[in-house]
Amino acid sequence: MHKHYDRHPTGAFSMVNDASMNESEQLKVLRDRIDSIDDQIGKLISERAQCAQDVAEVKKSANPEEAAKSFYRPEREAQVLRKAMERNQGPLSNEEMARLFREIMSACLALEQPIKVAFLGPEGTFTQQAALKHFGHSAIAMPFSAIDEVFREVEAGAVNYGVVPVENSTEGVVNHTLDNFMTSNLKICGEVELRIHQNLLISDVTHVKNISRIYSHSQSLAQCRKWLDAHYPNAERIAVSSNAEAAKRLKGEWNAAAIAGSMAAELYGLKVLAEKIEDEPDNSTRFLIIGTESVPASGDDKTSLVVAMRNEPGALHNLLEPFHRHNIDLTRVESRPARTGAWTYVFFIDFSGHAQDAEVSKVLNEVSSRAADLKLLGSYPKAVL
Ligand SMILES: O=C(O)C(=O)C[C@]1(C(=O)O)C=C[C@@H](O)C=C1
Repeated sequence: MHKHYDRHPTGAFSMVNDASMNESEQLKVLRDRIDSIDDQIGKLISERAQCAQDVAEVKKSANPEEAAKSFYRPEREAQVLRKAMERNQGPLSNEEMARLFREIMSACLALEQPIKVAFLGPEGTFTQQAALKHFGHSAIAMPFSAIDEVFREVEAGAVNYGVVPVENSTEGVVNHTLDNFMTSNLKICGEVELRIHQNLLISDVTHVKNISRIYSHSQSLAQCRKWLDAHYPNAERIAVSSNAEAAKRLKGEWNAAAIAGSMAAELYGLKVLAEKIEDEPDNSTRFLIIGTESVPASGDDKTSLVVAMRNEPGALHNLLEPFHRHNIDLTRVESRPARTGAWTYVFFIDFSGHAQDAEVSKVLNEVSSRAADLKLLGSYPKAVL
C-alpha cells in the first residue's frame, strides 16, 4: 500500500506520511491537493469543450447540410476512448477511465448539438442502459415501445440514432431486430455490449413469504430459469413486454415480484430482494446503434451483412469460403427464414474489418457474385466499453 502511494505522481502520500501529523492534518493536506487537481481538471475540461465548439464551427462551415444532421462522429469517439485506455497507468481501471472520458465527450457533443436517441423502452430497460453507456448521459434518450418504432423514428429523421437489442449470450438472437434489417435502409453505426445482471424486485407492499407470481420479459425469465426453479418453483411466471413493464406492474400487488435490472428498481422505487439471479454468470446482451449514415474506419471495426443464397448444394460453403481464403475473422453467422420465395436462405454475417479495407472489399465482391442478393448493413467501430 505504502509503496503504491509512493509511486503515485501526486506524491501526496509521502507528503503526509509523517508521524508528527494527526489524521485531520493529513486529510487537510490531501484534500487541498485534490482541490488543486480538480481546479486544473475543471480548466482543462472547459478548454476541451471550447475545442469541441470550434470543431462544430469547422464542420458547419465545411458542410452545413451534413452538420445540421449530426455532429456525432462514432469513429472518432471510439478512437478517443481507446486512447484513454491505452494511456491509462492506473490506479483506475481502463474501463473506469474510458467511462469518464465517455461522459466528457457526451457533454462536449451536447454543446455542439444535443443528440437524440430512440431506444426500446419503456424507461428502465437494459436497452436504455445500453444507450447511455454508448452515448453518455448528455444524450437525449427517448423510449419507444417496439423495435419497429425505433427503426421508424430513425428513418423519419425524428431522432439521430436508435438503439435495439440484437443478441443475448444465453437466449440467442432477437429475431425482430434482424427482420427489420431485411426491409430497412438504415445503417449499423455501432455496437454496445452490456453485462446483464437480473434482480428479483419487490415493492413496499409485497409480502415476501407470499410471492406467487413473478413478472418479467420472456428472455429474462429464461435467463433465470434455474434460479426460479430452485427458489420459487410454485410461483406463476408471467411474461410481459419488457423488464421495466414488469417492474411497473408491481405497484400495489402484495403477492408479486418482478425480474429486472437495477435501473428499473431505482426508477420505480423497488427493493432488490435478490441480486445477480441470472443462471449464466457472463450473461450479456449485444445492442446495435442504427442511423442513416455510413461510418468511416476507426482502425478496429466490424462489418455486418445480410446475404441471400440460392437453394443449392454447398451454398453455405460457397458463401463462407472467400472469408476463410482472405483470412477474415467471422464473428457471427445467423440464418433466418427468407420472407420472399426468391430468398430461400438469408444469412446475417458479422466479421472483423471495414468495408473500405482492401481485403474486405475483395471478399465483398466475391461474395456478391455468388449470392442471390447482398446488403451491407454497415461497418462500425467494435465496442470499446
Ligand atoms: O472530433 C469531433 O468531431 C468532435 O466533434 C469532438 C468530439 C469530442 O468531444 O472529442 C465530440 C463529438 C464527436 O462525436 C466526436 C468527438
